[in-house]
Amino acid sequence: MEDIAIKINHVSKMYKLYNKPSDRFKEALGLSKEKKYKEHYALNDVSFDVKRGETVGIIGTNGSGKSTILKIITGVLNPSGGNVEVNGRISALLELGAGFNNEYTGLENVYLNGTMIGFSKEEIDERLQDILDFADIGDFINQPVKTYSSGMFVRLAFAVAINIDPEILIVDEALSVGDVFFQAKCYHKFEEFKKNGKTILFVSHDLSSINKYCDRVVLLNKGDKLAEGEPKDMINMYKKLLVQEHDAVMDMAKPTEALHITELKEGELWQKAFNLNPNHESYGNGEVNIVDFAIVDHNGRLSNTIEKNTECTIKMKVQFTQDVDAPIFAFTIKDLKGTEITGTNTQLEGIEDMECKAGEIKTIEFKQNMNLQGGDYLISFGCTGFKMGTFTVYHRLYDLLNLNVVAKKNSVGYFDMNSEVNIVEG
Ligand SMILES: Nc1ncnc2c1ncn2[C@@H]1O[C@H](COP(=O)(O)OP(=O)(O)OP(=O)(O)O)[C@@H](O)[C@H]1O
Repeated sequence: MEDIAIKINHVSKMYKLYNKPSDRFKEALGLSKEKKYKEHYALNDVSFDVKRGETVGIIGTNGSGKSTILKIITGVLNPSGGNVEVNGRISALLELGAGFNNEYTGLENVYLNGTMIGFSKEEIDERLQDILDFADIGDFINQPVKTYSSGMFVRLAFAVAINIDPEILIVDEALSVGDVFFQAKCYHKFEEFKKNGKTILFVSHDLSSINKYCDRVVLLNKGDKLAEGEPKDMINMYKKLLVQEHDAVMDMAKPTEALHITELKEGELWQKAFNLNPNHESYGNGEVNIVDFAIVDHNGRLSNTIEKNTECTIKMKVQFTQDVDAPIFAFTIKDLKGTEITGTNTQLEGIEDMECKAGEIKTIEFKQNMNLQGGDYLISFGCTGFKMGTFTVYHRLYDLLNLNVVAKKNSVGYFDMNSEVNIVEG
């Protein structure tokens, strides 16, 4: 247990759902013999460990049990079955304002919160300036928190949570309420925490942050732990869940099948010129198939090597097996860690209301200047749309092609703005 900060052992949480409030009442008074409720499992036999110094993310669709597990870990809720062992001082940011008294001023709440966690007044005094600096809400600190905007609330709550020097920080979505600069400041603090070997457990719908900060991710679905593993893999599974391809998610453990290719006409497919990622993901409902794809350099050659600052075309060929209204064609470029760097789709580019008939074949070309820094990237292709109002994935090929950008000069970060530098005297 020494290297484990949180151990979740077969935890279940069952809620009794009554048809009518009076049924609950009758049962409480022992007036009814038969069972008047349905059992609803918010969590169903969930187990996982969080090691000391790890940053672990929890993702899952709405209602999958993410908040419930955090509340059980922090002791806000009791599990119906199983148990949780925690090794270290926890600081948690759960629902907005949990642990705050609305009538008290911000400052009074700082002391109230600090005392609840077990600090003396002197210990809070020592940390007060850091808390105030981090929250940066000015004179509002002397106003009752009921006058705060949700952004101010989260600033103060986060400032308290991180400045009381916890060993384990638990954050539930709270950050999404703050403005981008405050979020950046919080993420910076996350990194500092990680460097100092602290443990972080956080729930977020922001998949880029999950990918960037987590060492490991737990994927929940309808109260079950579906999987845990590398952020990139869990995010891919989660994206499939979002399009309700539950069976496809369950199939993911199986090795990837070779891409199904329809030969269109005589002659070679473009893709023959490329090395394909054997671990790419392919899924969709089959109404459209991406049957070929390529990167074309500024000389018109098929090549995965593109010189920085030259024009290149990313293209895909699709075949419709059904009539499809308003399909959206897309490509995305990720770095090798799985962070989405850029990409676009036909809808964002203003091409809408295409009507495509079964049997038709179309080629979609995205032509652009290559402004990415030199290095290796992965290209994904997709064809999606809204079928009778429901978001539908017709075909996605994720992380399929390797794009190698060759640069004589690289600037900082992912993208080159091609600065023109002038130095003038005086
Ligand atoms: N007090 C309660 N009584 C009955 N059911 C509840 C109660 N609290 C939560 N639930 C149910 O438990 C399930 C899990 O809820 P939870 O809030 O943990 O999900 P979540 O993954 O955090 O969702 P979201 O992403 O929407 O915040 C849901 O089906 C929810 O309706």
